[in-house]
Amino acid sequence: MKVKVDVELVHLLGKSLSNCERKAAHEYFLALAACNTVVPTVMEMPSSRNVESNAADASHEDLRLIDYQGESPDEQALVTAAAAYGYTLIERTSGYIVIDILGERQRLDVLGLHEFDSVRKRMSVVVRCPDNTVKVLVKGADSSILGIIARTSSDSQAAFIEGHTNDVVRATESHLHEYSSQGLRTLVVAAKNINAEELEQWQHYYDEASTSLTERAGMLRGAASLIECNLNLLGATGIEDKLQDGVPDAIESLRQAGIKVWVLTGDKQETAISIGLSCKLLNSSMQHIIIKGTSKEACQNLLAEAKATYGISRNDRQINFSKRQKSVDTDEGEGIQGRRVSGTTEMHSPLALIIDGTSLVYILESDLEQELFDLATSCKVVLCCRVAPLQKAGIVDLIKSRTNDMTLAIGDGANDVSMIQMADVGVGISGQEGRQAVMASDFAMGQFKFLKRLLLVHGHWNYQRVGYLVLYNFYRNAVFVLMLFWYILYTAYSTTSSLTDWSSVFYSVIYTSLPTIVVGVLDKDLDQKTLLRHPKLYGAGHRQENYNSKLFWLTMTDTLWQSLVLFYGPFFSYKRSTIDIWSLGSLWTIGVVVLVNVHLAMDIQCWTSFTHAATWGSIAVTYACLVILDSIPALPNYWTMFRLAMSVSYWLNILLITCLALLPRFVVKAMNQRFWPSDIQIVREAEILKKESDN
Ligand SMILES: Nc1ncnc2c1ncn2[C@@H]1O[C@H](COP(=O)(O)OP(=O)(O)OP(=O)(O)O)[C@@H](O)[C@H]1O
Ligand SMILES: [Mg+2]
Repeated sequence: MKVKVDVELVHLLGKSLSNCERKAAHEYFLALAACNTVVPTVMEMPSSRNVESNAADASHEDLRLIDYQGESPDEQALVTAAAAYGYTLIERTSGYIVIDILGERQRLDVLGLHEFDSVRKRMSVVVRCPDNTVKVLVKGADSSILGIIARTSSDSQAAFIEGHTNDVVRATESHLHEYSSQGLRTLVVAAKNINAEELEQWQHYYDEASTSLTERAGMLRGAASLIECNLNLLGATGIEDKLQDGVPDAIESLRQAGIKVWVLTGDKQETAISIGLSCKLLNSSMQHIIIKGTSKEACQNLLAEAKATYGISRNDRQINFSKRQKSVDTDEGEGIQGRRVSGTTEMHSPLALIIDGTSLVYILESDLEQELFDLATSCKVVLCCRVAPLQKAGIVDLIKSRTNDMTLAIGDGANDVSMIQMADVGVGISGQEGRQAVMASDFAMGQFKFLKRLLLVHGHWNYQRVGYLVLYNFYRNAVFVLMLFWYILYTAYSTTSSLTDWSSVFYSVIYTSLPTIVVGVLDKDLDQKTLLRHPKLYGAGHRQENYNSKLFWLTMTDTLWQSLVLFYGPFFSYKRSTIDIWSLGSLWTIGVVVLVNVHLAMDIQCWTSFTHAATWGSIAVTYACLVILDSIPALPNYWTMFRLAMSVSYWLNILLITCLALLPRFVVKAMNQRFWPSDIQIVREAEILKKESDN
């Protein structure tokens, strides 16, 4: 990482420490270098000069590189920046920090560290400097720090700050606004000296809190609030949070696929909006509804106002809001939505709801949840900023409890864990922010853009496979059982079986299981390129095209028909003959195995050598098993198979059963594809035509 330093600031750092501005700059960089949890690791390097890395030249004699390891990439960036200005963090233990300050090594004793937490939104460290002064260095979110700045400084030495505090705060605020509007993640840095009395008081609380076995977090927070007050504002930082590549494209595809994308972030509103714009989540044609209230009433009014302005009515519980959305997103391609307002269709640009964490506290804790839900589900985009980790989970829960929709949460940081756990599907991105998100997730990936493939390709394939397999497995077992059932009607309900015990057991274990598994793993209706090119195809899942009650009952009716053909085919053909029961049973066994496998073959969409081997192999294996079983003299159907194979009617029967049983299915399938093709079938046809024309 190369840091471009500001010449003016470097010049200032060259002045003597008696200068007030210089002193503030000193404390600022001291805070950047010390107030963090970054651990420097010194790497001995071969003595080749000019080695570039995210490190600094640490030692005077030999060249050593320092690699900064930390949980948060922001902190790494800040420490590296401080190093570029001559404040190099060299060593950190729990007791002290060594910082190389403009060539002079200083050891600061760490008296206490208040870690970052999402309630305080800041962290602080208490250090004793070599000159025996004790300082508390704080950094954190602007909203949390600007409230604890000393408006009139008590520090008599800091005359400069005293006179200008308000000006400095105002200037900093405008800088912060400027930074965050550019999409930078901002932090504010502040510090103060603490006197012996304050130190003693704090130390007493801090020691007690650190050793407490119960309520430790709360007590530590109490200790922190004792010294994190009346601070001197030192400055602000802005860090670029680069979007990973492919994010805008992935978001756009997900949206086309009918997935609603909500952003929940801990960042400032301006930063969040700017990032929203850069990842194409928001665009300038959208109308922004901003909910930022500081009391319950204010939030209630803002929500009611927004609902009235855009004519949003109550959204009933327990409905699919994606379904409802379908009627709203009439013209998504052009970004125009028609919304029905009391009989008249009012046209306005798509809505984006931007809501901040403070408002969410009031809303989620009160009866305003429903209002938020109505508003949020009518908006194309929802962006929640400054939300705490638990609020993220609360928002996911809001949707989960009020709709039948599936929720997916994706995040990379520890603050996303609760949301990932709350959602139906949790995805963790393994990045620079540690592994907590990945550990809590169902799926882990390296980059956000892979989400597109996960959903549009694997999600689609799996849905189609599972949907089909559920139906097929019902069919496969029912057709066998029904066939045995019809037989019982003709044996005076005696429950005797015409099949050997071996056949009954082998039917689902050996004869028909492998093709089911192979198809369940390998079948693909469409090529992945096609699926990625047409995200709308993902909608098949939303519309429950592959598994629904209509399909289930159709399959069951078909199963009934097939079982009847299966039983009565051989029954009528051998009615007048003197055939024995084991021969008929053997015919039924092979009949049902051939039938279910050809049935499956009819529905396979992607033939591979494995599917060929599994389906046709199953029939071959069945024959092999029958031959083996029928050559054992001890078994009742000894030699049956060999006698049967001699007769033409046996082979004709198998052919007849298969053709007749599958005829209705074939006709319905052909008619459907000809006259009412689904999106998937149309694209499939196009895919096949394209392949043919390419060859
Ligand atoms: N280590 C830290 N020290 C001081 N302040 C921090 C630290 N980490 C985060 N903050 C501040 O607290 C705010 C909330 O942090 P949080 O981790 O909840 O969300 P985030 O990292 O900003 O966003 P996201 O939800 O996208 O990860 C941040 O915006 C930042 O201002
Ligand atoms: Mg974060």
